[in-house]
Amino acid sequence: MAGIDKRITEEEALLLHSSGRPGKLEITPTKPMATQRDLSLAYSPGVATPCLRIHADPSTAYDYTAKGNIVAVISNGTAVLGLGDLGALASKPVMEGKAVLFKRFADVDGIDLEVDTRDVDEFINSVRYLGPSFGGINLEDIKAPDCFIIEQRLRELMDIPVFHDDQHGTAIIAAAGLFNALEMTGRDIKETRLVINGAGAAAIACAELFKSMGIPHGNITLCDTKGVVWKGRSEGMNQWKSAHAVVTDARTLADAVAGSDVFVGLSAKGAMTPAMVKSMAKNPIIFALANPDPEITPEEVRQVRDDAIVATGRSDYPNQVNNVLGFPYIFRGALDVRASTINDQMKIAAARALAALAREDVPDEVDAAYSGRRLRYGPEYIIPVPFDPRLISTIPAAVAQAAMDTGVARKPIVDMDEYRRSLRLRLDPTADSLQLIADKLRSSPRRVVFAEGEEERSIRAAIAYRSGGFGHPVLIGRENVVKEKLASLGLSGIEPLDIQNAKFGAPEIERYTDFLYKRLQRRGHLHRDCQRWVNQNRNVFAACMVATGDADAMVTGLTRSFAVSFEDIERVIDPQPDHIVFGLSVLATRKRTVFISDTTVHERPTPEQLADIAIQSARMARQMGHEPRVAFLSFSNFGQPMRDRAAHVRDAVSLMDKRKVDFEYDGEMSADTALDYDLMKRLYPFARLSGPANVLIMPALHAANIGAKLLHKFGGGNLIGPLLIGMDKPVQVVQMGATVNELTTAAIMAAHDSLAR
Ligand SMILES: NC(=O)C1=CN([C@@H]2O[C@H](COP(=O)(O)OP(=O)(O)OC[C@H]3O[C@@H](n4cnc5c(N)ncnc54)[C@H](OP(=O)(O)O)[C@@H]3O)[C@@H](O)[C@H]2O)C=CC1
Ligand SMILES: CC(=O)C(=O)O
Ligand SMILES: [Mg+2]
Repeated sequence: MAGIDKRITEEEALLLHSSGRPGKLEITPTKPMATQRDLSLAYSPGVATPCLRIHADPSTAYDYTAKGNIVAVISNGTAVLGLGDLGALASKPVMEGKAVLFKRFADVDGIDLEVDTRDVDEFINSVRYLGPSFGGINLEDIKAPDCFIIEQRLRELMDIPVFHDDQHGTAIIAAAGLFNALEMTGRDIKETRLVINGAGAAAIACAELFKSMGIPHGNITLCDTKGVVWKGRSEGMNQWKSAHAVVTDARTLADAVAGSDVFVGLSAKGAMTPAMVKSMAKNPIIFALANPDPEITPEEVRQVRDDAIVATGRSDYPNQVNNVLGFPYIFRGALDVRASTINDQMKIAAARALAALAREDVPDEVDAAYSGRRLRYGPEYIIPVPFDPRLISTIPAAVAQAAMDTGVARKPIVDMDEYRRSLRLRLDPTADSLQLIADKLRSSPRRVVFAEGEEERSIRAAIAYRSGGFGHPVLIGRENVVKEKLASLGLSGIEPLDIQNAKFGAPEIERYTDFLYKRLQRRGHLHRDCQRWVNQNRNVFAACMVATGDADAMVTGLTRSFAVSFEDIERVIDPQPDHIVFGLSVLATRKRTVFISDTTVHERPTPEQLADIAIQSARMARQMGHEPRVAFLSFSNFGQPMRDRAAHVRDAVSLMDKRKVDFEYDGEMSADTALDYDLMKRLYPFARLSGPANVLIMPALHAANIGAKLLHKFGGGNLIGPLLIGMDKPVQVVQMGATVNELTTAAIMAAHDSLAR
């Protein structure tokens, strides 16, 4: 089976849990707690005011406390994964894990609570009085049938969403995977025969959701430790099993599975045998979801059949059907509309949104998180993977919308597009910077040439560009090669532009050659040199398209170094008159965005060049929605210590004084002064910036390059660029290792540049 990761060892797992601060979780404050004043505001006496406000109006607890973003993960440890009743304490690693997943995937603050009782009433009473503390309750790993009673009673008693993850989280993800697997194998949901092994929390909830999706009651057979749950059976039954009992002669799992289309395991390790797999219908669908070890491994299935679609609950096999894809996002959506409950419509909306997302092209950042395995809708990719960054904007929005449609949202969302943007921003700090640009571009789409059109990354970026509504992408490359790649990627709808193809033709080549010859004839180049470049060099061809107005912008750089690509482009396009060409890196973190230049071109810019770079960087910052505050950086602050190289930067600031610009700038100053506004005001009260600098003009290329990379590596966040600034036509050159996402961003930036001219 493709792409299976190296298995982890028990030692590795123990080391992870014990290393550093033991466990996986810590709590950090969100407000400054550095001075006496901070303490007065956040604690006594300041804290009294919000207390009194909440007393007067309980709904303001969502405004003055963290309640609205905290979900308690609560268990008594009676069904820890598929390991059975390990008790409350031993369930803590799983509950801490769920809390971490809440934070990592949906920016929900999860807190684990292990309740040491097996008594249903005691458990309910322990939880019901905790309601004021949390925005929601995620019940976890509580055995059936207790979990049904507990969830039902708590839902009645509490005014916040109560959701048993093993039931509904699992059912939602299994339903999403099942939608797609049925579609892939051409099955009609009404005709599908399905066996669920297990008749506990997860199994009963799956049976219920599958039936509400359209699988007839009689087509689902449940099995448990006593065999088939048949109508009339009395041993080991309860009311929840009885509701799903069917009339059948089958008595064992083997009987039930023979000839069936789908097996869903929510029971225990090894419950399914290869012989049973053999007995299933053609193209069987096998979800072996017991954790940590499935009912049957994908390898065991492969040994007896090669036509099966197999999923497990584990991260180290393809098709991970696991509730991690659900609970973080479902609660995110529910919390954001202050839903009073999580109802069936919200669950079905989540399942449908997940299924639909799996059918879309996968960004290659996601592939990279999975050892470079190429994830593409098909038998080994029926459901999105947990590290897909699109989940955060897709699933909560679908859940929130369903909550609003069904009247359980106490704080409906007014602007859904804005909500999606805010969701993206929770995990991707660049979303904000790019949103403004993306919106402008969508209302005025542009034609962008991807010079390296035969590259898979270019093809996928072109598709992403088009489907983002940014305009028409042009892929330069041999027609048959591009078409074959499009087909192998399961994509279509873009006609490649084949330079050599007679259909495309002589007139353009002639026109571009004439254009280039006019430019270069007095720079020592012959007509035939120009013809060869246009015919054979895709960067030159693409640049000619842009230069002559046949396209609005171009991107390149995947296959050649910056210097080589840039040399090609310079043959065709000059710097903008009175402009300097340089590289601008944009680093966006959750707290701030900074623009750093020049990160690519000038090794030691002169004071004049530094001033030019500052002016153009500030303009770019403004275009991206940031009011520029420019700092000219050095190792010294306003003349101390005074050395030659610092004087060089001071000269740039003096030049700026003469240029009468319409933005704030100052310097020379050190990086800490520039970024720490309190420090700047305390030590240099005369400094002219009205806040921390957000445009950093570096004294030299090595400082710029090193600084940008250090900030990125230590500070986290996302790096856009370096963007090529100052060419007479919109061009972007990405770095050779650029991802599809980076190339798409470069295309968007280039296209936006053409709007701004
Ligand atoms: N992939 C995922 O996202 C998830 C996977 N799971 C997995 O599903 C399994 C069940 O969890 P959960 O529903 O919470 O637990 P429960 O304790 O509520 O239910 C367990 C059920 O499995 C049945 N069972 C146990 N062993 C066997 C066996 N050998 N053959 C047939 N039936 C068996 C039990 O039968 P009986 O009623 O006779 O005791 C019971 O009905 C676990 O392995 C868990 O890891 C759960 C949630 C999410
Ligand atoms: C994934 C999960 O919640 C379980 O196996 O119990
Ligand atoms: Mg669980």
